[in-house]
Amino acid sequence: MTQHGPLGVAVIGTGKMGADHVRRINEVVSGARVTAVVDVDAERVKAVADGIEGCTAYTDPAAAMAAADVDAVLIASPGPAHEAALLTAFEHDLPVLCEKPLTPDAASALRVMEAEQRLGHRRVQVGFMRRYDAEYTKLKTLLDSGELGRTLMLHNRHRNASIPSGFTNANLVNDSLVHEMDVTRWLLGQEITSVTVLRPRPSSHAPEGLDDPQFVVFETDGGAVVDVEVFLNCGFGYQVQAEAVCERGSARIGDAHDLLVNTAGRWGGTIAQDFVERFADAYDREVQAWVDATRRGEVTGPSVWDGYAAAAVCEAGVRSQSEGGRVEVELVDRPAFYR
Ligand SMILES: NC(=O)c1ccc[n+]([C@@H]2O[C@H](COP(=O)([O-])OP(=O)(O)OC[C@H]3O[C@@H](n4cnc5c(N)ncnc54)[C@H](O)[C@@H]3O)[C@@H](O)[C@H]2O)c1
Ligand SMILES: O[C@H]1[C@H](O)[C@@H](O)[C@H](O)[C@@H](O)[C@H]1O
Repeated sequence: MTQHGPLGVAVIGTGKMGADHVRRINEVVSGARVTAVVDVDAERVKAVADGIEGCTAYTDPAAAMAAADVDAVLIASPGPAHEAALLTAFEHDLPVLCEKPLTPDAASALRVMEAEQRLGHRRVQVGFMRRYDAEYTKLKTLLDSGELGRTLMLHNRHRNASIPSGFTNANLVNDSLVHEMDVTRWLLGQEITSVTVLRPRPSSHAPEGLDDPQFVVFETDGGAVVDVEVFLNCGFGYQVQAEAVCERGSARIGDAHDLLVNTAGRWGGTIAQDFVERFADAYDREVQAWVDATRRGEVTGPSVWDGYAAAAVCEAGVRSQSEGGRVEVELVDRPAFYR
């Protein structure tokens, strides 16, 4: 059904990402406004709501989703809280933009997929925002055109200047590497069939409990080999790069040297410091696309199947970290509902 007035959105989780999405919905995106914010941290959520006219603060996601002025939900709580929020949204048949990861393990992702199928229609867009990034979309268009022939390999680098304390090896897979899992599946149109995680001797800046960096290899059902360097405390900036090596050429994104300066015997540019800066445009386009589709009564973008497929690859990645070696991905057949 088409929505005529602005979409009333409940934002669940008002930490770094949720607060940025609240700003985005109210100040950047058209056709929506934040009518509810939810956080288990009562002080934080009140502070966010206080700045917004007509916005109510909640500490219970279910209470917010039952409110009459809530038409749609943006989930930006930590991954382990996503399943419960998604299932509650389904009870109210609300459209959802769910931040990645859909859920942190394949079994819970499968439960969400089954619940959405029981609803009988798609309700969820998963927040794999790189699909909305201008550089990634150009690379996808080029690869799809066939100009360079078949893609043989994909080399990726995923570097964060630093990450919050408490980040574990499993977080590296579920929260960071999950982006390359989605990008690989999306760019190549292939499923990932195995994961191998290798760990060099850690950087002396690696925090307790995290082997940093890690080097990961994916194999796909189309015969491609994909490598990913994940380095979460590289110190110098936020860098996401991808190079596709194809039969008739290669194509690379993420150098971000749109401004090169020559001065005092040196040349160079600047490096973004975090994802909010590097992917600002991608988040804006992602949320606008979600609002537009929702107002048209449609669901577009990465689906629960994409979220589940990535979760299954994550599970193999976490097993490779703990058991060592190459681990095969176990994936259920793709339901016709998601074709
Ligand atoms: N797409 C991206 O590039 C990107 C970037 C960062 C984070 N994320 C994702 O966004 C989500 C949030 O990440 P973040 O960095 O903002 O985390 P954060 O820790 O900064 O914020 C999470 C917030 O959720 C609240 N919270 C915890 N449990 C909750 C619950 N059950 N219900 C409601 N609120 C709850 C916390 O109190 C906190 O305020 C995660 O899924 C993360 O993977 C995506
Ligand atoms: O949750 C964040 C986010 O998804 C970023 O895009 C990624 O670069 C970080 O490594 C991860 O911790």
